[in-house]
Amino acid sequence: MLDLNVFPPNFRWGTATAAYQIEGAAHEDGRGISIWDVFSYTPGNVKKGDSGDVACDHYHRYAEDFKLMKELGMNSYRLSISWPRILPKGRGEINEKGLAFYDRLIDELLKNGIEPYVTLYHWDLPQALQQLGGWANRDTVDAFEEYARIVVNRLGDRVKNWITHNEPWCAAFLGHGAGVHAPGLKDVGVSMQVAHHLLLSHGKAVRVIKEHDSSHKVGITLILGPSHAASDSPEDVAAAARHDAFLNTIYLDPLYGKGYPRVLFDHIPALAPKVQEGDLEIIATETDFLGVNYYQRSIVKHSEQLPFNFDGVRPPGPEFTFFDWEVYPKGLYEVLTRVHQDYAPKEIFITENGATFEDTLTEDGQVHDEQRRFYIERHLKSVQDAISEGVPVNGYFAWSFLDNFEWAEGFEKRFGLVYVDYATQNRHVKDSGKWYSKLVKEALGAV
Ligand SMILES: OC[C@H]1NNC[C@@H](O)[C@@H]1O
Repeated sequence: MLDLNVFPPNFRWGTATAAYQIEGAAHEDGRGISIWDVFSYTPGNVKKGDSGDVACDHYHRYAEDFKLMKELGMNSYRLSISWPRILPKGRGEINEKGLAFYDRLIDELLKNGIEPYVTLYHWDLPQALQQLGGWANRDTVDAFEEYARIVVNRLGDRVKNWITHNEPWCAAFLGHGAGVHAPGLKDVGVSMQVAHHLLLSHGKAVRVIKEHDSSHKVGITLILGPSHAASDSPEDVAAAARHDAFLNTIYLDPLYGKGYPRVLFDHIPALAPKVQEGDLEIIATETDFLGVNYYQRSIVKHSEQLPFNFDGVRPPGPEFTFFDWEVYPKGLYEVLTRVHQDYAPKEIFITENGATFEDTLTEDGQVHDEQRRFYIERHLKSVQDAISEGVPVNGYFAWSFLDNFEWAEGFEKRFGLVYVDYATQNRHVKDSGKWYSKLVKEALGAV
């Protein structure tokens, strides 16, 4: 199935995580409160009332985690910085203990020969900024720029690869339109303005990073997926085009200098974001790579449902993950070839790809997760096929290194290559992790 010779010799093989999902120590060493702490503490928002208070206790266990990561042979690791650890109030007073933690974390990674890819924002906005309107308030763009400058100035001598935002679609729509993520708002118009402010803050952060050191690589991570029409009827085809704009091109187009997609905002003109003079130029500031997170495709039909007049149709499967997401590896190939053709990023990294299945820890500490292994193998084959056609994919970060806090699903949904027994915090490498380790070592010529 896989031909590792197709992957470039300097290909980055790793895993990805995010601060709120693994660190724990939510009230330690001066960390401020984030919108996800508030959202998790609000009854009904997160399954079983779970929160990131302890999570994988990575804040205290990072050295053992990175030792394991090294043993598994990975050469890269994508992590995120907790903004409220650095600036407990979002702006102003800096928490030195927060910066010192990330000093230790990065130093430990480098000691293990693992290249850090750092995400500046993975959804954990300081609550103090939310109280001033959060991402719906354009001032938060400036706050993010200040935060980015502090982090890059402190870690920029050791971190050379930066991701400004993780999945702005989730932060904007799930958090402000659907209300199922923090801060739990349900206003589509606000979610569109939030999307704009997230993109604007991305552009500002790119410039901060490049001013610090123009040799650093910077990009943004988007969650992307094909929008397939449920039928070839003009109504369904038009609905799928609007959905593609809603999920994909609302971000891709402005990032690559094309402005916002009219196919969407001609349909919902009243919900279009307020854009100031110069904003689109800042958003389109040149980047070095695009981070692609891929999980599934969408099948879309016309609907009377406002404001978008589209609705999802259950995909045919036949395979579905524990999240009830269809297993559709071809969709990653479709995304990669489309992005390459329509936007031509200099480089692409798969910054997340993975699946949940109902993992069981055996008496002897094993997790036989063949479904996850097979999922990853087929998606890597899609990456291989895209590379064979000239798409410049230079890295794959499996989601995730560890089982972790899966947002509104809490700890029930496990994505890790490594199983976390939360009662003991013991780590157990799953069969998928052992397979991935062997593959990575072979790819890197380490076997
Ligand atoms: O749902 C799985 C992952 N998707 N992308 C963002 C991550 O934070 C999620 O855990």
